[in-house]
Amino acid sequence: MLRIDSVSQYYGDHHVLHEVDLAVPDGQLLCVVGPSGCGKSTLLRTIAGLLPARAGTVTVDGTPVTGVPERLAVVFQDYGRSLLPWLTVRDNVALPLRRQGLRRAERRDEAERILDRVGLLDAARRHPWQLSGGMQQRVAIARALVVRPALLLMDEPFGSLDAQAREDLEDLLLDVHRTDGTTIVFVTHDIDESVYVGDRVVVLSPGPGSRVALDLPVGLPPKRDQIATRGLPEFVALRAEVGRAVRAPGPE
Ligand SMILES: Nc1ncnc2c1ncn2[C@@H]1O[C@H](COP(=O)(O)OP(=O)(O)OP(=O)(O)O)[C@@H](O)[C@H]1O
Repeated sequence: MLRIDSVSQYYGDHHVLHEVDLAVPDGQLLCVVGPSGCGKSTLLRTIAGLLPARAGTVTVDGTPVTGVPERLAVVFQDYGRSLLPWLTVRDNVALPLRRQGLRRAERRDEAERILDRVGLLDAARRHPWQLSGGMQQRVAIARALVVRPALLLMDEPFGSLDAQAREDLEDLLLDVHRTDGTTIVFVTHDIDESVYVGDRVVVLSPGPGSRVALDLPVGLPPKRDQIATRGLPEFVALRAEVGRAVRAPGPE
């Protein structure tokens, strides 16, 4: 269980988050949306232990987060810069396993297993710059999954992809979530995407001093389909509710 208890966050005097409370049960896929600049990335950085909370606490399974938690993985939007161009795809994916003391052959086997999972085994010996944006982001996801994360944080991971690649990766993420039961906190600008992939959507109010403005369970059937799910009346109603909350003025 990830718990965010009364977390406030500032950059200098700039008040970004105000007493944010969230409890994320194991295995939940939580989407965080909100207007630009409201503090979504700041919240993720705080959960990742990269930014100490100015007030309040973040705990994972009851242990306060004071640095980067064990078995945490993060995927950012900027896949181009997160992969090392001089390493093959397989070696990029195997990289985080070095810290686990596995031998080179074991690291490569494990990387290939994950690459197969994300549909990129054929690209294992290529270099990231030889791949499309969508494939590069798949590599970044594979690299995050190779450590079998208990908690996966994703910051606008599909934001710069074309529509088809984006939908494919949304479905890959849902497959990983269903199969591995990974707890995922997923930040996105895209209201439709948040309802499509989320078990739950949290909307942050506009800053400064953003709070949780809406906390909405997504009761859609777990098996989602890009065409059928998005056409469901429940989907349309949820999307409208999230959209209204994102556009609502913040507290004065
Ligand atoms: N390192 C920093 N130093 C100072 N201010 C920052 C820093 N990072 C972010 N900010 C400011 O804090 C606020 C929240 O930023 P953050 O990136 O968390 O928002 P966001 O909701 O993720 O934005 P976006 O949707 O545009 O990506 C913004 O006003 C931003 O300008």
